[in-house]
Amino acid sequence: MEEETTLQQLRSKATELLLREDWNESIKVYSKFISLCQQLLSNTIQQSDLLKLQKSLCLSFSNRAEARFRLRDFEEALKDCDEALQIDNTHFKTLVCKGKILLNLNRYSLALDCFKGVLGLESQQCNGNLEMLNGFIEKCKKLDYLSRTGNFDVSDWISGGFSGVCPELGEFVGNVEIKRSEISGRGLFSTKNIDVGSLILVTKAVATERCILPKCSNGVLGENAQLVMWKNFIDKVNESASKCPKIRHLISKLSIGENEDDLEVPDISLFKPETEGVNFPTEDLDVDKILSVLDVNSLVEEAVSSKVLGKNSDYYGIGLWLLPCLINHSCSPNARRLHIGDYVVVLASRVVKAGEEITFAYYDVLSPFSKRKEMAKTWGFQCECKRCKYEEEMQSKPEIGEIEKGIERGVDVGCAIFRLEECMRRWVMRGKEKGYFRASFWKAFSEAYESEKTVRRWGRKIPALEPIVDSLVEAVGGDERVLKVLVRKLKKSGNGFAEMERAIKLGRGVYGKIVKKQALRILLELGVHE
Ligand SMILES: C[S@@+](CC[C@H](N)C(=O)[O-])C[C@H]1O[C@@H](n2cnc3c(N)ncnc32)[C@H](O)[C@@H]1O
Repeated sequence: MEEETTLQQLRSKATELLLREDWNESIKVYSKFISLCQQLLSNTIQQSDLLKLQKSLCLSFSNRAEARFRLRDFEEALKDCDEALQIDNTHFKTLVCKGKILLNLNRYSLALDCFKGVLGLESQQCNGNLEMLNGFIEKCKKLDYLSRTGNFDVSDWISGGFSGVCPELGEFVGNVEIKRSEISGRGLFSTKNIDVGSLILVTKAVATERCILPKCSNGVLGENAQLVMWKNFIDKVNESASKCPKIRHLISKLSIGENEDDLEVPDISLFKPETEGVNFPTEDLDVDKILSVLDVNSLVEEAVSSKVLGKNSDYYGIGLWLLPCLINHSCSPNARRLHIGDYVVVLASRVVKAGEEITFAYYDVLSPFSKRKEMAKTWGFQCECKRCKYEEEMQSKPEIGEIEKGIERGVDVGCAIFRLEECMRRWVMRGKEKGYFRASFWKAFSEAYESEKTVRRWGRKIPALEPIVDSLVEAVGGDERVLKVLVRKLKKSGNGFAEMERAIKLGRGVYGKIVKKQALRILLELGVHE
């Protein structure tokens, strides 16, 4: 029969393309094969032919699923798996492929059911692949546990000097909700008390783009390289959005930096992995909208965590992580982010009370008000956080401007600190407010504590490092630069138990709850030698 010959040819061609890993072409040929096969099926009466055609159809859906999976078109790949499983719900290859897709969509418990189902088949194929199947089952169990509890530990990776691939993380959304924010538009709020170093959320990027940027002679990072990187990044986001209705829907909910108070408040459940199966409306998302969203919401992989977590210092990465897009900036943040592989981890950098808004820093908060104002401008907003409001009011005091100018001119930093502390005493400032100003003038504090000459010269006329560290943590949470100065001092003076405890506590607010003390020590050491 002519059709049978065509069918035969299409199948051989598709298999050949699949083996050559030409995924796009193999999908095209399998699609032709599938539609011809379906046509023939509707006209076939003989039972033996029917079974043969169904078997071929099942295999081609399965192979097309594999090709789509390789192209990360998970939604369509999943549909193909379900078509194949409707014909044969014990089809080994399809079940394994479906498990892998679900794992990539962070639907760990469903993936686990899938792999367990395969093991239950007790077929020959299954027995020959026991190791692979058990590996997947272990991985699903681990990630499912992580996504339910947020308990993960990167100690071994750190202790091993960041060698090998970075640890696998599971998506996790802690006790948070999305509400209207006093800062701007919507924000993320805690629903329970969160202690220092605890995870708030872990989420995988929609897309990331990374490169090592060449430095030009004037020290500016290569402009061309940045443009290429930005273009690639936009293409990747576009591709992810075109393949996944959930991503498209969530991107459409993000701010473009205008009229934020009119934006709808989405339910937090939309951002959780288990909503993957929900039918999201298919909205139009034009490139202009994507560009505006990326402008406001993409994050640079924080230089410090990229560096500390085993990457090159000239390395530059940009990405879009959906739920963190609902987190506002504050110059007095209570959270910080770490980047591990394609995941962003948001952790509490100080104690967060139930009902408090979760905020992290978009730019350096250990800088004076005037500089922060400039940085907010480049982000396209005027910062509405409590610290900025307070410091704005205090700008009327001429002493503040004088101290700032003095530090810029290079006056003795001990003198600047002495003056600042004296002013704050005179103005009867409260604890947190003092912390705000100490954070603004951190440059002077760090220089003073790092210089034995300054410390000797000013002695008790300037505060000791430890109460300043506590005051800074209260105002801006854990910060690796503060930790570095503290650990250096500890090294010089020999480790007192109380001081070490202070450093470990601060370390938790910077790197999270690194369970093994040895790993935390390695991180502390890394900071010192930088
Ligand atoms: C990533 S979004 C944060 C979530 C946003 N509020 C929303 O409703 O989608 C960034 C935008 O939020 C606003 N924003 C964030 N932090 C702010 C702050 N401290 N002060 C004023 N606006 C802020 C700015 O419009 C900024 O462009």
